[in-house]
Amino acid sequence: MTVTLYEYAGGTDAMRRLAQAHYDRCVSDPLLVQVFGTTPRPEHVEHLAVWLGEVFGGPSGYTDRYGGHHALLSHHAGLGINEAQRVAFVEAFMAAADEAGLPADALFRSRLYEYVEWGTRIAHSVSQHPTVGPSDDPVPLWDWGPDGPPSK
Ligand code: HEM
Repeated sequence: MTVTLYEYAGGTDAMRRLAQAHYDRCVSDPLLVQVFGTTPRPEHVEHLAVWLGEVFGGPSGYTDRYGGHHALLSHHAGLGINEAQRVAFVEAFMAAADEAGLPADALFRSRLYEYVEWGTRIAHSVSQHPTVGPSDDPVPLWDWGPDGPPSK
């Protein structure tokens, strides 16, 4: 069976390291702090780690425990994220991948980058409206894309 992005990254521990390194930047970067505030919300790291794990093919914890895709979208409603903040989020995410020691090969990093570009555009879009409309869409799943996983 093909290894998932989640397994390739290093599983739950890797998702936690990535989420922690990313969130540390969100509450200290001058642009991101405008939306995140300076007072950390401790559960953010665990929720982000669980979300990323599910998206990248790991356990379905965000669907099972935290309300699934609709809940994630709702967390971003009304935030009024601007383009500079969206780009800062992407840059912080990729820098966090380095800090967390995730695999550095080009294919893995390009899939990570494509995901965060795509996901932040959705967050940016829903953040311009006070509420999110009803939806049963599942948590999106992200895989290796047409090239498949790197050969060993
Ligand atoms: C791939 C894109 C993104 C993902 C996967 C993501 C993920 C998350 C998660 C998991 C949460 C916590 C939800 C919960 O408690 O269950 C959250 C909340 C939040 N996100 Fe995002 N997010 C993304 C994009 C953005 C962007 C671009 C911004 C702003 C620049 C942003 C700002 C926030 C804020 C302010 C909160 C609420 C405060 C908090 O939980 O600490 N997010 N996001």
